[in-house]
Amino acid sequence: MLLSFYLPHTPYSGDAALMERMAYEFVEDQARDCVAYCEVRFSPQQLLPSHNLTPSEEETDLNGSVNRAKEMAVDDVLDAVLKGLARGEQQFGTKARVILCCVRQQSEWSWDTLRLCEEYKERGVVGIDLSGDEGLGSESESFTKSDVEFAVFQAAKEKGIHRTVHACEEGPAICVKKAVEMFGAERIGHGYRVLEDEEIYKRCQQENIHFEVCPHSSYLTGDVQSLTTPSKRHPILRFAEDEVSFSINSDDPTFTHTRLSDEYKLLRSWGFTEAHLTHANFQAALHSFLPPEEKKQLIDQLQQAYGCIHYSLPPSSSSTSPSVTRSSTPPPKPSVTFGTWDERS
Ligand SMILES: O=c1[nH]cnc2c1ncn2[C@@H]1O[C@H](CO)[C@@H](O)[C@H]1O
Repeated sequence: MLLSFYLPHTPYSGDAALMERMAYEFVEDQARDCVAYCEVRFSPQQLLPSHNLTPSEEETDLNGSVNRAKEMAVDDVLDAVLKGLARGEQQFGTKARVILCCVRQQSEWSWDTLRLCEEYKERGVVGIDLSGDEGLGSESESFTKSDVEFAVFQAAKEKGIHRTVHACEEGPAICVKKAVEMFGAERIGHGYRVLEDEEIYKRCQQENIHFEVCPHSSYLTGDVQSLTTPSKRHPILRFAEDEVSFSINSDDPTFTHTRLSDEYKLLRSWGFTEAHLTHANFQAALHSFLPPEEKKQLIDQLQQAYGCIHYSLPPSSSSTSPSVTRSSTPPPKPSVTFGTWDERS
């Protein structure tokens, strides 16, 4: 239900009409896949033509040639995407909101990304993300304290902007600890390697941290073991067994070539039941970055669609706290103990 999709880059840079259409058709695709609500994430700066100019194009520009595309501002990118998503929602009924990505290797964009989150809140920007290569320095706890992103995420928290951080996709478990403790992450993008540190994993469970799992993507990037490695289990199986809060996402569909239904198919082949998928969808909704009233509507919509399940938000649910409770009638409990990748695939 909740998808952390990424808008693809370069081919659209500089062309507002194409970006609008791409966003619109993205919603159409989600509606066809019966998605009720999705959160789209991307870095608007990466869609700027200046970010995507080839050296020869830059030269042309320096020589004084008119490059209309280069005149586009980051606000124009966001405006085009938001218009397309809104038109798609109106046409197809799938609600789409935006998370804006800071990119670890592009710190110079991060403050402006925060500005956009604030300024476009009313038009559907619901959160901020930290993406990019976890790489260098991820082992050291002091490293990120000097990062621009650290200050940006502190400010985001103070301003009540929802926060998610890519961590433990490839980096060690300490990355999740840093994401939660230092960056105030409410959700973790991927998070697979958190399982390497039981203490950190337990903390995440206690603090009701939500994991945005992207099954196909994790396999394609090689960040989890290949399907043919004996005795290896995808972390999502452990998350499911432990009833950790997680959602099922497709990551970048231009890269994975998957829709949500393809992700479901893969998970079913590993032993996921309808109860597991349902559970994940309710968790996705409960941890969505929608304002409380809209979140309640989404949960009501899911309850209607699924029939008999009763989830409720805690009475004190605030825009910055993702904590959740379930009402006295819980959903069917997933009760499968999963096997290895090999047994299931
Ligand atoms: O799974 C991921 N892990 C880390 N970074 C990612 C992932 N998917 C996309 N991006 C990065 O997020 C930015 C905005 O889309 C891009 O820089 C992209 O490379």
